[in-house]
Amino acid sequence: MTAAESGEPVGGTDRVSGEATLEVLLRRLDPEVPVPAYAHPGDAGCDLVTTESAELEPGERTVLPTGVSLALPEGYAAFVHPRSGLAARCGVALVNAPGTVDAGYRGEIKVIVANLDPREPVRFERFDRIAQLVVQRVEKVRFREVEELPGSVRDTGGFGSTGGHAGRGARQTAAQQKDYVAVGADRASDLRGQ
Ligand SMILES: O=c1ccn([C@H]2C[C@H](O)[C@@H](COP(=O)(O)OP(=O)(O)OP(=O)(O)O)O2)c(=O)[nH]1
Repeated sequence: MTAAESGEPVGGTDRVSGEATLEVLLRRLDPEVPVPAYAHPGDAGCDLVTTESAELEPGERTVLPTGVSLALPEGYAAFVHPRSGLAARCGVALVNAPGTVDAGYRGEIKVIVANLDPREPVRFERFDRIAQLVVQRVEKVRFREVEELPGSVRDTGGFGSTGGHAGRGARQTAAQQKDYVAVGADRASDLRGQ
C-alpha cells in the first residue's frame, strides 16, 4: 500500500508549472470523463464536468454527477465552488456553495446546480464544465468551553455592522437589525439537533 493509499499526504511538484502539488487518489466512474485539471498555473480550482445532460427551467435545480470520486488525504477536504462565468452569463448557482467533500467520502462527487435566471432556461451537455473543485487543508478542532471569550476589536458586531450598501440598509445599525429566523422549520429536520 502506498502512502497515499493509506491516507497520508504525499507531496510533489507539477512537471509543467513547477508548483507544489498534493497527490490525491481519483477514480473515474465514467471511463470517458476527463481527469479534473487546472486551467492555468496558480489556479485554485480544477473544473468538474457533468456526465449527464440536463435542462433547467428558471428557478429549477438538479443534482448532476461528475463521474469522479476521490480519496483525499486525512486533514484535507475538497470544496465544490461555482464557476463565475456560468454564474454571470447564465445565472447558474450552486445551492450549497461551497459543497464540502469530506476526506472519508468515496462516493461520486455531485454538484447541486440551480438556475437563478428569472427568464431563460439553461442547458448542460455531457462534459460541460459546471463547477470547480478546491482542495484545502482543514483543521480538526477540539472545542474547549469557557464562560467568557477573550475580547476583540470586532467583538459581537456582524451582519452588516460595518455598514450596509447603497441599495438597502446603508444606515442600519447592528442594534436595529433583527435576528434571522429559519423559515419552513416543519420540513427542516436537517436543521434540528440530534
Ligand atoms: O456539493 C457536494 C457536497 C457534498 N458531496 C458529498 C461529499 C460529502 O462528503 C458528502 C456529504 O456532504 P455533506 O456533509 O455536505 O452532506 P450532509 O447533508 O450533511 O450529509 P451527511 O449526513 O451524509 O454528512 O456528499 C458532494 O458530492 N457534493
